[in-house]
Amino acid sequence: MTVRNPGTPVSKIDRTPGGSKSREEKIVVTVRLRPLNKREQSAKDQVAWECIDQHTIVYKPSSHERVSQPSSFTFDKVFGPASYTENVYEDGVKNVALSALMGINATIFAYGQTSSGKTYTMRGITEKAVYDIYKHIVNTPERDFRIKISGLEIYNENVRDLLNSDSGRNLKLLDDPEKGTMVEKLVEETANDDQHLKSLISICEAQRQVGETALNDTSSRSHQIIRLTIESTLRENSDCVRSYVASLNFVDLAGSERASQTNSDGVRLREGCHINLSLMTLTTVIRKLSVGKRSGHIPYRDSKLTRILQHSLGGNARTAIICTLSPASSHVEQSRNTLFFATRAKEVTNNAQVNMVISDKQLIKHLQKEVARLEAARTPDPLSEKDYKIQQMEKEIEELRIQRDLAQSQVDELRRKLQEPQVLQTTESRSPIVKKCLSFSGGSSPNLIGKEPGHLEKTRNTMTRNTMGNTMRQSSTAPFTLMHEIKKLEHLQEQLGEEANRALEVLQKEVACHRQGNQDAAETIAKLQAEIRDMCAVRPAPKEVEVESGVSVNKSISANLKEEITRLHSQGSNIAELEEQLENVQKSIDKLVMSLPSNADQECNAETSLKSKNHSKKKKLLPLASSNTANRQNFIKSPCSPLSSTRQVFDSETENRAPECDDSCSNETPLVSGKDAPLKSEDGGDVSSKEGTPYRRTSSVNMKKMQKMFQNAAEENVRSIRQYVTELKERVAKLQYQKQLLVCQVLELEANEAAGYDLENDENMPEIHEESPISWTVTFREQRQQIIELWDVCFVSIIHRTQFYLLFKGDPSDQIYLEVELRRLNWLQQHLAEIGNATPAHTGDEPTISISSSLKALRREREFLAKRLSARLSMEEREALYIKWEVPLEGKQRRMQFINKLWTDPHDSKNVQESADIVANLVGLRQSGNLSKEMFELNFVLPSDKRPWIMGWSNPISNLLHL
Ligand SMILES: Nc1ncnc2c1ncn2[C@@H]1O[C@H](COP(=O)(O)OP(=O)(O)OP(=O)(O)O)[C@@H](O)[C@H]1O
Repeated sequence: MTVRNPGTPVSKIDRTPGGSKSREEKIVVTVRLRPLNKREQSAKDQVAWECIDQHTIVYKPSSHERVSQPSSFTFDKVFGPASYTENVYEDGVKNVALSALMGINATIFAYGQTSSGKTYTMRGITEKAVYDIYKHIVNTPERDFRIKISGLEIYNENVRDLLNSDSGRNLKLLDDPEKGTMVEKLVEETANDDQHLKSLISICEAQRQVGETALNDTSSRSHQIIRLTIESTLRENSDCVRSYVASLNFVDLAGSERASQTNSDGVRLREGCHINLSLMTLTTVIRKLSVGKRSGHIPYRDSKLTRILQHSLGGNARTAIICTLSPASSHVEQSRNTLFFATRAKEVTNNAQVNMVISDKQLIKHLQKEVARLEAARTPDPLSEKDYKIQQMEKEIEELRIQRDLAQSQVDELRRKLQEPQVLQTTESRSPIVKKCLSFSGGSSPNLIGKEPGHLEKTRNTMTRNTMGNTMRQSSTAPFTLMHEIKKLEHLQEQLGEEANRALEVLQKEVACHRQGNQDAAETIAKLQAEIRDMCAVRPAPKEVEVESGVSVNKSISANLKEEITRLHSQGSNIAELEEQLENVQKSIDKLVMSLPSNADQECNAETSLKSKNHSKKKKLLPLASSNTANRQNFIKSPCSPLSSTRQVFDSETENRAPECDDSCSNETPLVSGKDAPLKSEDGGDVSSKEGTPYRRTSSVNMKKMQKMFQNAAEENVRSIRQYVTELKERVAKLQYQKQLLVCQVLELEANEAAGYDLENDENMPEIHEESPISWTVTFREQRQQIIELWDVCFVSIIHRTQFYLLFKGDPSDQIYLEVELRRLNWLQQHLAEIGNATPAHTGDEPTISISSSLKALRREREFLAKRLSARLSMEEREALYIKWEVPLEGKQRRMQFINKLWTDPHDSKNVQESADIVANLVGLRQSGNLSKEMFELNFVLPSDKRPWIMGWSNPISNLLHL
């Protein structure tokens, strides 16, 4: 039995109408506000949030506070501090969870800051869902249910099996083209009943990584996913081969946390870094999905969490998210971020469908029945007709053999009698025996006389009739003539036997050939061609980048800038689409390769033989030079392809055409050259070219050659497509590079602007800014916030953060800088997630980057700033800062303590602003000349280079500080 999510092979999914209707549905988002906990109460924390009705939660500012941020949020349901988990389950997630009983995948998430109540809520929800599942099973006796469970946690970006924790293994994620992301070797147990299931769930919970932090004594340090796979089949209806199968995921995420609040260091700090990194990816995925799935690349692959949950985020599942909040005013920023996340999540649309699979066991049963039924009602098909004819012929041969033996015995008898001439004379005049025996007219072999159609039969009948006629006429003549006739008869019989055997052989080969059919390959090729055609449509016409000499003309600067920015946007999505298409083609090719008969060894042989072929031959067979788009229509022609328009490739016109020069051949010559095509058989057999079929008439076709030719053609196709895809991939890479060049051009234009041109007053300002200044302001805020959060999770230099933060304050011309910074940080985040704690190998002089190296660099920078503190500020100024930033005046290492508080909370705008001011002051950024946009020259590094990011921008400030 196979489960669709993740992973039912498409071939097993029921596609019958009504079998798997998909429905679009938004993620169900609920919010749960817990009561103040003891810690918060003893710290005299205030309640900052209130649920004013069943759908709305509002911020309650203190009397002197001025609120600039949104303060009211609406969701599918909100639950106040007095609510029970049962309410959250019944009104918030029950419907989603129980869909799994009907074959719809479902996922329930808990998301929120550390200690906000995720685990508390998820435990209750899981318990209640299990109770309801078994209640449903009891109430549905007509169905047979099977429940399996697996549990995993993602700890420090490693996947661990919670039902097999002894192994201590980090499980690998595998990408299956059909099944999606799979967790390798994850143990799956079958639950015998509800008690057994509950005990397995508690095993998972007990194995999960938990640690103490300043905010939670039992803080979950990993993301936990418990997956139930529920399968059900109708018991009685023996004709029903389909079952419902769905997975139900209970996901208890680790909580986002600020190091400053959890006071974490060492192991906890590292855990926190990983938690924040993966939650950041989850946020990005949700943000991108919330603006529509067509919003370009969704970075599922940037974290293991989003990879594993890909289906639940915008895919084939119903999803409910419970966002948990602390009501305390000390956590207002974190709570607000959770609510922003929840608001985004509300906009994400999933596409759930009923997963019906066909169980192998039931399918076999069903097929056996079908076979029996067909046997009973046996209708003759072409194959059995041939078998029947062969049997008939065999019978006839047998009859002939008997007659021959009879004739032989009579000849012997005659011979014997010839030795007694007198006896013979008497016998001949009296006995009609010989005459009778040799006169086997139609009566003894009715089938032989003209009853069967076809060449073989006709020939044989003619021969038989002649023979019989002669025999009858001469039966009473001299013994010598009789002997001669018998010999002739024997010879003809032999011939007949041989011909029958040959016919049998041909028929068998033909049947084998039909069975082999190569239909899969033909279908795949058809699909490929369609995909490649799509790709051609998607591929943007690359535009040459020319930095005109007339850039100095102010008008053209703006027009150029506008055009290039628009183009950058359009190219971004085109490239993503193209990349996606290429992936599809690559998959199809792999599938096609797999479908080729005895693929591995044949391909190897074909490769070797291809290498040995000369250059011009290669050109002829692979006519896919990147410039040659016209030829793309031809390259899939093969005898197995339905696209070869009833195999025109073999028509007489083509078969007789001599290869022309290389160039023209590359345009005109079909993939299978005249030499390879089976135009003339070696034994000179005729080829039926009238209907354009490559098959010779049955009796003379060279089947072996045909099969070989099929394989060769299919292999050539695959090679051609591969080459073509490789070329397209190269082009995508070039396009990326070109895009980066364009960014350079835009910057150059901006530099010109800085040199005196007033873009803001120009009428030709890019439309996006001019038309919607408000939307740019919103985008700017969002992007900057995202950048600030990414700086934090990627441990970016705080001097860099300061520079960037102070320089780019929302001017429309900042857009490109923000976009580039975001791109870099996203790459860096992905890189850190991939590399984890591993220390990458040094390559030449290049510095390497990992979480630990970044943390080290950040520490050095803070030490440097701590030293600058005494140099730049007086004692009084320093002490004022210590008081404001709550650094004990008597404590040791006050400077370091103070510096360690800077840039520590990306969600606290005050912390960010003040940190930037202080760092700018310490390193003298505000002094004239030290802070200008021109210092942010873009230094493009392709992500594929996997070079360390370090600054990303070529940054003169690092020179300034001699860092
Ligand atoms: N709704 C609630 N009512 C009463 N107590 C609650 C509620 N929610 C949480 N708590 C209590 O708050 C504490 C923290 O809860 P919990 O461990 O579930 O938080 P968490 O979000 O899972 O934290 P972390 O991310 O650190 O694992 C626990 O002691 C729990 O019992």
